[in-house]
Amino acid sequence: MSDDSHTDTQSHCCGCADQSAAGPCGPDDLTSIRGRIAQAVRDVRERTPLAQSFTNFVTINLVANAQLAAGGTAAMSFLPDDVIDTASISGADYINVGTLLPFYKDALPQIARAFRKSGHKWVLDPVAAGIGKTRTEILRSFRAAPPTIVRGNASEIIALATMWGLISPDGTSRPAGVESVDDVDAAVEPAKTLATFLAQSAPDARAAVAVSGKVDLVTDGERVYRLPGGSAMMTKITGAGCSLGGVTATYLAVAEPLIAALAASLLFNRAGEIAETKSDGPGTFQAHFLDALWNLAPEQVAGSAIDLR
Ligand SMILES: Nc1ncnc2c1ncn2[C@@H]1O[C@H](COP(=O)(O)OP(=O)(O)OP(=O)(O)O)[C@@H](O)[C@H]1O
Ligand SMILES: Cc1ncsc1CCO
Ligand SMILES: [Mg+2]
Repeated sequence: MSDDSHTDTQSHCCGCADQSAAGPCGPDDLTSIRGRIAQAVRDVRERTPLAQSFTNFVTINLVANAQLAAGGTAAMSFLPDDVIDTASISGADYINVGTLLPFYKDALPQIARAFRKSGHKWVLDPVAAGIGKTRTEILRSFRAAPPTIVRGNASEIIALATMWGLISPDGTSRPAGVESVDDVDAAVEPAKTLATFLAQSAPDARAAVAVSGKVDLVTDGERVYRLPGGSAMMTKITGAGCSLGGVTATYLAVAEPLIAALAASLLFNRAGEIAETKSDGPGTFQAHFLDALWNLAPEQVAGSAIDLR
């Protein structure tokens, strides 16, 4: 951690040089962000927004259950006309490229183009980015019709930013499978560059990138928020990352991208910690994890440690 970093659980400090100023770096900034995170958690529970998913068939059930446990509603589909029609009643969509079938090569770009045309918000989980011609072709196509939020592990974020030509390959990162082979810190600049690109393409200029790992990282392209916590047991069930993407879409249905990404990551970290203390292994961990998503208070989620630098 650098000297000017600051881990803050409740106070007003945002780690900026000029903390007397109001606005994006002013004393009330983190307090305001926490207030908006708590509001997003409450809004989802009150409004039960639909976030539709086109996601992999390994973890589709956990994605739906996590969205329900967070207070939202789930609908899964793989048919472009179905997905595009349903988007009119879905607050935000979630697309995950974990398991691909040949027809996805046409279906996914078609869906992304329709979302761009209608200005529909969506979250991309670029699972295993960098592996395979078809996956690369699909992920490359999203550059012209980008998501509102990209959520992935460090290796996936680096691979996506590289294939979109936003960063040059540094030779040290290599394509990974569904698990990360890179540290979250290696993805800081790629994540910021990616978020800036997404924001430039967004109708309201707002976007975010969320990188998951031991410490999560969320950025809107300008500021970087590190979120410590969670549980290593989250890597012993399949789909912690996929369900985090799904729940990020649930929050995106009611909140701006930065707040949605922060709220989902903080909720998952706290729920992972609670589940770890109550479980005996992966099976009971998943059950306790869903219970904790359901039971956590908005203030517990919003009051979690946020390290700003
Ligand atoms: N070592 C760890 N300690 C604490 N929390 C972790 C750890 N590793 C991952 N997590 C948490 O697990 C969740 C999923 O992150 P992860 O980086 O494993 O996603 P992923 O690789 O996309 O997962 P998957 O593709 O298997 O669904 C996040 O909430 C993250 O904070
Ligand atoms: C295990 C696995 N394989 C393809 S997608 C997936 C879920 C985690 O990303
Ligand atoms: Mg993943």
